[in-house]
Amino acid sequence: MNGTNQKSQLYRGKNGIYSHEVLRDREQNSYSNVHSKLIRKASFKLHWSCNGEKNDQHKHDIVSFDKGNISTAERSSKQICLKWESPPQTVLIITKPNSTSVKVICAEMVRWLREKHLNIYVEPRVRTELVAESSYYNFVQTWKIEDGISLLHEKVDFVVTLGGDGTVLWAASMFKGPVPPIVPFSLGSLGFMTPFYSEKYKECLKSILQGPISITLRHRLQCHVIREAAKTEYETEEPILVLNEVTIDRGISSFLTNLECYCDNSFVTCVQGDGLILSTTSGSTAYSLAAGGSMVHPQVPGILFTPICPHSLSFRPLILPEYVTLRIQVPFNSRGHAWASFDGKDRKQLAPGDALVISMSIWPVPTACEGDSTNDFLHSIHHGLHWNLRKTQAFDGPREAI
Ligand SMILES: NC(=O)c1ccc[n+]([C@@H]2O[C@H](COP(=O)([O-])OP(=O)(O)OC[C@H]3O[C@@H](n4cnc5c(N)ncnc54)[C@H](O)[C@@H]3O)[C@@H](O)[C@H]2O)c1
Ligand SMILES: Nc1ncnc2c1ncn2[C@@H]1O[C@H](COP(=O)(O)OP(=O)(O)OP(=O)(O)O)[C@@H](O)[C@H]1O
Repeated sequence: MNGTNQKSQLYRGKNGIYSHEVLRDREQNSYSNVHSKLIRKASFKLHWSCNGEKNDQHKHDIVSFDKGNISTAERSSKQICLKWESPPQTVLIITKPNSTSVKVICAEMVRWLREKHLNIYVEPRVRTELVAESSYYNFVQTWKIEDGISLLHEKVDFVVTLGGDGTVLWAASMFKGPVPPIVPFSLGSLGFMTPFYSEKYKECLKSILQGPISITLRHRLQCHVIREAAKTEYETEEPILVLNEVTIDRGISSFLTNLECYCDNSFVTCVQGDGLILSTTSGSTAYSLAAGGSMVHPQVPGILFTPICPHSLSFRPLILPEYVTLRIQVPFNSRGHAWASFDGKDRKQLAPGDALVISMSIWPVPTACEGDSTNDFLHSIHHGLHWNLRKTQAFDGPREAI
């Protein structure tokens, strides 16, 4: 063993990770060994803190610091592909209500999927409509009580949505835990999360049934309403999962909202204005965008913190990392109540002393891509929002002197 190796063995940590490494100065190395000088890199170790406890093993798969060099492993946000190991057998179709074109496509799709020998589930309302049209649809399955929904993820291989973004949000909200892959067909006007054309449903579904499917894994936020009146935290209400955002606003009150915001144990700020949006990156192109937030690729794991009409000249929106827990508190001295809404629905009043605790859910919503995740996102902002659409400058005009 040469001298350098012996030295580096000495500095090797107990678990085989170098706590620091000995480097040889290159210039001096070219002279004699006698003149060579050892330069020692400062020793360090990295820790990951989980719920306040230090944990060396946590996330070693993502960041490594072998030999004193910090490097990151392959990122989780790479394009994800779903490959069926056995053919999918059961599909749930969720449809936007009160639309004739949706009803027509739904009935056609049910017939087509039946020919492919798939089991088909629809919502109770849709089954009633189908059976009223023809007794042929008697084979279509549904559920009778809310409890039936909670077991759906165990039966359903994939979900088809026929509608707009609101229908995708509706489908996602039916699953309080794991969500089967969603194949969203566009039958709305904007369709940010609905890349598939309903006119081409046969080709699309053929390739979905065959796989592999490119997937966008859309993160959701888990929201707990904590009532001042409740004796213990989490005592009263079930957590609510949102795919777009949770909004806390002043509702019908004419007073400014006054919301104290904490991130983990740090005070963030006090929101005085119309309210605050806490958005996923999928929701970054919805209400948060309208309130001045950035557009963020849906695979980026983060939480957008976007004020609504803040009465301040310097309140710019923030994007926080996915691992934080946020607490939005209505202070006891607040002049009015605040209102929370979840993906634009289920408004809940928050009285002074009540709080909302928000963190990233472990149950994302996998949605099938038409191309891939990035391609679909760029297509949506170009075609849905006409992002950066500008006439190209004419060729004729002033030129640089030759
Ligand atoms: N000022 C605003 O822009 C504003 C106000 C209230 C609610 N909203 C959004 O509406 C959503 C509820 O949607 P809905 O369809 O049930 O209600 P809705 O029928 O009122 O439609 C709201 C609009 O937002 C679009 N939208 C929804 N999610 C989107 C997303 N992730 N990216 C881009 N656009 C999206 C829809 O296509 C639709 O055009 C809420 O989650 C909220 O984000 C927006
Ligand atoms: N299966 C469902 N049951 C009840 N309500 C639903 C269902 N699917 C969608 N909705 C509601 O219907 C409304 C309209 O749906 P959606 O947003 O999909 O259609 P749209 O308004 O035509 O589309 P877009 O907003 O993208 O133009 C939304 O508020 C949504 O929550």
